[in-house]
Amino acid sequence: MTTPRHARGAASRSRAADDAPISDDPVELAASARRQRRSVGRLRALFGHSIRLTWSADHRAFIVTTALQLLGAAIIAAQVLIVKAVLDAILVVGDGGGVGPVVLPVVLLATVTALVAVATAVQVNQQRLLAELVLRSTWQQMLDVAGAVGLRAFESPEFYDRLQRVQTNALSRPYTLTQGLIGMVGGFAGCVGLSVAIISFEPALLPILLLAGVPLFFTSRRESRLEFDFAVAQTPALRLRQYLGLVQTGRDEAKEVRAYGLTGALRQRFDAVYSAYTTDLRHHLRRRTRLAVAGNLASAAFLAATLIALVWLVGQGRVTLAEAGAAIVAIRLLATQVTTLFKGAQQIFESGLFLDDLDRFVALRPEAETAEAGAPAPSSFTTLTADGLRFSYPGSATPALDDVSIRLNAGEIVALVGENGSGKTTLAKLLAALYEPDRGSIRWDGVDVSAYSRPGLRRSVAVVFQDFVRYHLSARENVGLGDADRMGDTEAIDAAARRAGIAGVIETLPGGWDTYLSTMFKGGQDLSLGQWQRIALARAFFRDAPFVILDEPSASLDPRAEHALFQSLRDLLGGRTVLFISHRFSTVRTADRIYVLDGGRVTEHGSHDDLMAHDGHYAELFRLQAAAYLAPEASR
Ligand SMILES: Nc1ncnc2c1ncn2[C@@H]1O[C@H](COP(=O)(O)OP(=O)(O)OP(=O)(O)O)[C@@H](O)[C@H]1O
Repeated sequence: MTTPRHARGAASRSRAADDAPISDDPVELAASARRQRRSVGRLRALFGHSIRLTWSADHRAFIVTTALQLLGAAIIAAQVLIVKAVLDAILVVGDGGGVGPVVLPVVLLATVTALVAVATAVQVNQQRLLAELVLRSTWQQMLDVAGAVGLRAFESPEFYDRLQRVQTNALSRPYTLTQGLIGMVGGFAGCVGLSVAIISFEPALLPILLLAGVPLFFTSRRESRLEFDFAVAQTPALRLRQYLGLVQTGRDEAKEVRAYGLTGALRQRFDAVYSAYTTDLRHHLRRRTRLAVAGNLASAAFLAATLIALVWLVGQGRVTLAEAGAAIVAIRLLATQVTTLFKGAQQIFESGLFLDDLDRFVALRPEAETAEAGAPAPSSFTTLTADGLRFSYPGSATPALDDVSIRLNAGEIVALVGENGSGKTTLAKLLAALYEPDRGSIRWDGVDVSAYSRPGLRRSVAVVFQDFVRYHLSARENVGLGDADRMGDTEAIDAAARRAGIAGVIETLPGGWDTYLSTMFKGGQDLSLGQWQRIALARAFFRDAPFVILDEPSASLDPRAEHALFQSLRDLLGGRTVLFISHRFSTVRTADRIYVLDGGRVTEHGSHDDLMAHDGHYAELFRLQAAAYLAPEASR
């Protein structure tokens, strides 16, 4: 799914800096960002990008906010002209004229001042709403991708780093971005309006005034680059810190953390990682402060020069006193507008990483969907075969599966056995269409499943994983999620729960089927591990799939429940094909056929009797376990 490194290198040399290729590597990412940062084109691209993102979040809110911003800018410019009119009138009064001419400009000034206050109040709330809508749209896009990418992406640290950055930034960046965008629009419009007002007094004032923005432009650009590099460099440490925080506050971890007395050790680790971060942050903020101070001082110096020039122009008689007074107001307002404009640009620059990350992340969706596309998958099969499967996890030198071939006939119960790490779960994941093999093929009735849509194929498989999910949702949802489209079929949900032997427990819960299976929620109740396992089985039973994979389905069941499950597996699953993984040979022997995996390869297969007669690895493991159940004298 990611571009090979050599291809990325070649592409980067052939493209302009602004459309440099996508990299997953934080160091490359920082370097390419540095290249991109230097161009004004980058700001233009980011500005366009921000508008698209905000526009797509909500057209109406975007239009209203922008219109309010433009209106605010027009009012500010009008304010300056009215101030001049007021001053002109006051000077007339000073010269002995009546107060009559002052009334209208003063009323106008009071009106526009009130309008500014009203527009600001409406705009603050509107901006907050817009930011929230951008935030929501960002989360929707992010969740769309996280749900669409294949399982392999979750094995990749690069994917995780990016997901983490998008997720972390998604909490704050939409606000910064919206503020930046609106700030830029308002700041720019304000600058234009005030410039027109200033030019109407004396055109020579404008260039000097605009020079005041130059230092701010350079320092804010440098500041945003520093911010970006800092964010990229801190991502891995941030992930570790968040993880360490979660381990210390997680409900699942709480018992082991206490039993092993890990609070101190984990806390120390957390503090060390946090201290390193705060040290880096202090250093980073010192650099930013130095830059900001330098930029503002230089800008203040230019402003002072403008005021001196104004005094000189009054002395020369080129500017009247009223114009000078209004120009001072305009200069003060313009300084604010320039700062808003540059602050907005800086906020957009700082959101550049987030926009880039979001873009690349969202771009994974069509790729993921193309990868998952294909012909409609069949809803059943007569034979399922795997031939010469080879599979390696990303970053792993040794394959988890190598040249694995198995066969399942419809209605059969087939067992996979083997020592820890021999590849059983990996094979199950390949058969469940969660991974694609690096080599070899999986065929349903002779047709390679790579031709089928993978989500479609997954709909024909029901899996109970070894580490199944305990959803902190209602009992009904916990079972119903086995086939979310049929969540309303309460009868079928109840029947699945009965088959898994958990319906009785659910009926005794305080809220019955509506009880949350979690103490995180009011009235919720947790279950025992074995009861949870039955819930996971019920979920698989509820899914109307012809192929069922059970990875250690009875690991937490009591002996009676385990016995009952395997004795009645054929009835429970009504002729569906079952592949189950188990370390308990008492259950394995009930299977029609057994495959033995060792070091990622199938070393033996056949029925229990065949394998015992063969007297190989299976027979050795079987006898080892059986001996543990026999009295010492009997096993002697
Ligand atoms: N997500 C992963 N990333 C990298 N390597 C993995 C991953 N999952 C499993 N492996 C490796 O692949 C090999 C096969 O693992 P697998 O989980 O398939 O074994 P298993 O037979 O199911 O083991 P167990 O009986 O302990 O459940 C092991 O060497 C394991 O370390």
